[in-house]
Amino acid sequence: MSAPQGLAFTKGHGTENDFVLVADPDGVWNPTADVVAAICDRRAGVGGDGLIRAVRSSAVPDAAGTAPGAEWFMDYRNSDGSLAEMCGNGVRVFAEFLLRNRLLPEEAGDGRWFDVATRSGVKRLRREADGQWTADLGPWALTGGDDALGAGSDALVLVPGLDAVARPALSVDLGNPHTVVALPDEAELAAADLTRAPEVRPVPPQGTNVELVVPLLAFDVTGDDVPDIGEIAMRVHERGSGETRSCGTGACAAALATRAWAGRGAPDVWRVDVPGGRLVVTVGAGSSLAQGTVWLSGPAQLVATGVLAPELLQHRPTA
Ligand SMILES: N[C@H](CCC[C@H](N)C(=O)O)C(=O)O
Repeated sequence: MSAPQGLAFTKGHGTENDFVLVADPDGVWNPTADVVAAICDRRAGVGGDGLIRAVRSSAVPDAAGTAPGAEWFMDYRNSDGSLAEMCGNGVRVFAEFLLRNRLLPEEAGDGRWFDVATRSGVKRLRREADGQWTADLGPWALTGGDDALGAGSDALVLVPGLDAVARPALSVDLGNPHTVVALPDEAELAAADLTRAPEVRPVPPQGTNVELVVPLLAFDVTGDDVPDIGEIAMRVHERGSGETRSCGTGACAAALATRAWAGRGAPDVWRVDVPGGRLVVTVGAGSSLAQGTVWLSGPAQLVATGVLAPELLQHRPTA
């Protein structure tokens, strides 16, 4: 009797937000939340902040129609097995995975834009000359709109490990939900205890990714006395994964909230320092302080390949 087959995987990361990637072109493998959590377990499994399944859009009912130009669909799952609409670091690693496995036309790696489908719609990607990727993450908005912009916040957050004072926060929609809290300095940023989830009020119905941000610097590079590049430091407690070393959509949310708080004349380019490295957020032309489009640039590295054992693929939670 032949041993049950394992499943080939690749391990990759973008600024140390790490993922287990599996090619499933015909969409025949639909792992349960328990199996995803077992694969992402850092002791009993491969380990990862999430699992990414590459499925041809034609094999994904609700993607085929909405993403005619996108050959591949990114199925993203958090490490607890929950689904998420979007993953900004993950979509860059997904693109690198497709390219390196020759699942994209050769020219996809030469700086031209190409589309991928996600639960948050079609996203465009471009591989830069230095090997980093730029993802056009498309539309964003302050969830509370102009009212939240005017008030400067639409939520309150209790950050574990800091004083027991609820802090004002801005909710930002990147296709997935984010709640951004500004802290006064990097000492407070380091003191936050993100082994526990920050408490958010009102409670977001779909949960939320919480970003703690410290505005650092603003640079005028054109000599017109108007800042062109902003720099912030960030930590994140991700919905469905806990604290991670980086969050791509979270970096966008943190930059967009800081830009909203800075007001008119704020930079449109933001360097975001996360524990796992640096990302660059570029706010799209025509964006207001409350909504618009956004690009995210950063590295995407593939670090290992292997085979997921059948025992892992058939994992059932112990009673
Ligand atoms: N935890 C997120 C999904 C992954 C986001 C993050 N890893 C990124 O790079 O954007 C959520 O449930 O919305």
